[in-house]
Amino acid sequence: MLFGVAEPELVDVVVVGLGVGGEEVAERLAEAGLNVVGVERDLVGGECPYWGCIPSKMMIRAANALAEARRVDGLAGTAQVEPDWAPVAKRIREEATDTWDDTVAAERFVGKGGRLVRGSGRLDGPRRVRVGDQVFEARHGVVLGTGTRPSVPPIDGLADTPYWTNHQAIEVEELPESLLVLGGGAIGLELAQVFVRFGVRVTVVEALDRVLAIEEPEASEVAAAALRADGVEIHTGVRAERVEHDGTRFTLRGGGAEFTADRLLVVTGRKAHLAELGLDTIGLDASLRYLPVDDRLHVTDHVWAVGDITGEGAFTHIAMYQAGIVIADILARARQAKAGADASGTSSVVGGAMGASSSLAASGSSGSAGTVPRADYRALPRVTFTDPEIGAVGLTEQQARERGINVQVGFTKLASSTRGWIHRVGDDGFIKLVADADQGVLIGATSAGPAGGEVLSALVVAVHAAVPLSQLRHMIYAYPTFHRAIETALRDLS
Ligand SMILES: Cc1cc2nc3c(=O)[nH]c(=O)nc-3n(C[C@H](O)[C@H](O)[C@H](O)COP(=O)(O)OP(=O)(O)OC[C@H]3O[C@@H](n4cnc5c(N)ncnc54)[C@H](O)[C@@H]3O)c2cc1C
Ligand SMILES: NC(=O)c1ccc[n+]([C@@H]2O[C@H](COP(=O)([O-])OP(=O)(O)OC[C@H]3O[C@@H](n4cnc5c(N)ncnc54)[C@H](O)[C@@H]3O)[C@@H](O)[C@H]2O)c1
Repeated sequence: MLFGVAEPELVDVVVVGLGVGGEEVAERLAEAGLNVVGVERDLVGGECPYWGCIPSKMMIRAANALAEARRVDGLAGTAQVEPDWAPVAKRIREEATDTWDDTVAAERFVGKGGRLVRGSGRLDGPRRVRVGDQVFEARHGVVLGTGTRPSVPPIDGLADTPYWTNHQAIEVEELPESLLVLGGGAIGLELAQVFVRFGVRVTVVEALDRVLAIEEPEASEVAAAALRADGVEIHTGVRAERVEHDGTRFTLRGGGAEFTADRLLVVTGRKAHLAELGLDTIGLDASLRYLPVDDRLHVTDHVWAVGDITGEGAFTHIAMYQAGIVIADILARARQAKAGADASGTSSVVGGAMGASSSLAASGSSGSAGTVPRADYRALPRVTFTDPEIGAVGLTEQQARERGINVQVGFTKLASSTRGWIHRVGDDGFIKLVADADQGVLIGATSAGPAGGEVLSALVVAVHAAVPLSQLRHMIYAYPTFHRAIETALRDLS
């Protein structure tokens, strides 16, 4: 300590935010022998395991089991279904989240050699991070993975009400009788369908003229029809103007209509909070919506970003994909630094990380900048886990046309395929293909259906590897699968 100012502690890497992306980077670099400080102010693991992907998919698994049981009638006899939320809440509490306790994840990181610092981290100049009174100087650099929080619209009255975000919806132990869902995107639709299948009266209010508006219009139609068939009321094109809570019930007004329910779930998108990261100390504009990164995830020379804050798609698989690139980049730099220090004979004075760097060099540790390609989002897959699932990859038809591409489109309904016909009840869905006619390859596709997310994998490979249409048309599709509909859609391309 010099005149009350903390001396920075020298480490190899500081990772701020241990969500999906940050945790992966921090764990793998620590495992490789680097001296890594991971800073987390809430739960190690972030949104996905505690309030996102995993518990929501447990809910969906349960809700789909109910829906399948209700389909027994007419197919296989009769079935009576008595929904009960208790086992779902118990599974989320005990299996998914350890009652929102991250001890296991924290110990795993520390067990791999990482150092966990609890608190809010912010940049304090190039390569420096401050957490309360502690300051760390990162020899190789800083990785930011601070994710997003719910974006709550400035609707008159809303802030004063006890509305839910995804956190309360995931933690719920007793279901309400009725639920208003503001926002008909991925979270809104997935949770609306879960709750309606457990007997909650659900109303979705969406500002745009269709739900799931970032996907193909046909996907919006299939998803809306499926939710309506389950009993969800959907109102599109409604801008919420005012929200009130009278101590018991919510009232939402907008577009000349009024909606009431016991609970209000606000799922109108997510927002990165860059202002709190000290970006000004490295000469960056903190008023940006997302952190701009290059294809190695560099924000500046010694600062990387991963996950939702990069604005490249708010998905766990994007955060993990980006983490792989950052890990390779940092390990390559660490090896270079080690080689430079060895050559100049200074390795003995570089500090505590040298032992680690030595083991890096000796083990030829996993990943190097030379072997991991740069980030490429052309074949970005996403799946909305409604029933039917809406899987999509690459560009939609409209996005492709807006880019001036010579577009061909192929479409087929699953119900008209052999497997769809066999499946009967619950066979809603389709395959839609978007091709670049000049290049003769697929550049986008949607696979909606009972296994839409799984069928998608073939289409992701086709887009990612730019497999020529002539090859896709002349390969063998197993009979009678859902994915065989891809062959039919290929024949429809025009
Ligand atoms: C309900 C729901 C369902 C979802 N379902 C899916 C799905 O099925 N599939 C899918 O791919 N994606 C899904 N997602 C999205 C997925 O959860 C996110 O894309 C993913 O969690 C992003 O990871 P991340 O590492 O960027 O950030 P996060 O997971 O948001 O983690 C960021 C971490 O940083 C910490 N932090 C923030 N600021 C600081 C600071 N200054 N100092 C220290 N720590 C800080 C936070 O506490 C948090 O732990 C879902 C999201 C939600 C909300
Ligand atoms: N299965 C998955 O992979 C999955 C599941 C859930 C969430 N996620 C990720 O989480 C992110 C956030 O999900 P989300 O559903 O909150 O966001 P979203 O952006 O997907 O949808 C938000 C919806 O709210 C609407 N909206 C915005 N303001 C409104 C207003 N004032 N009134 C009415 N409607 C309004 C938007 O038009 C949009 O349709 C998604 O982008 C997605 O990447 C992924």
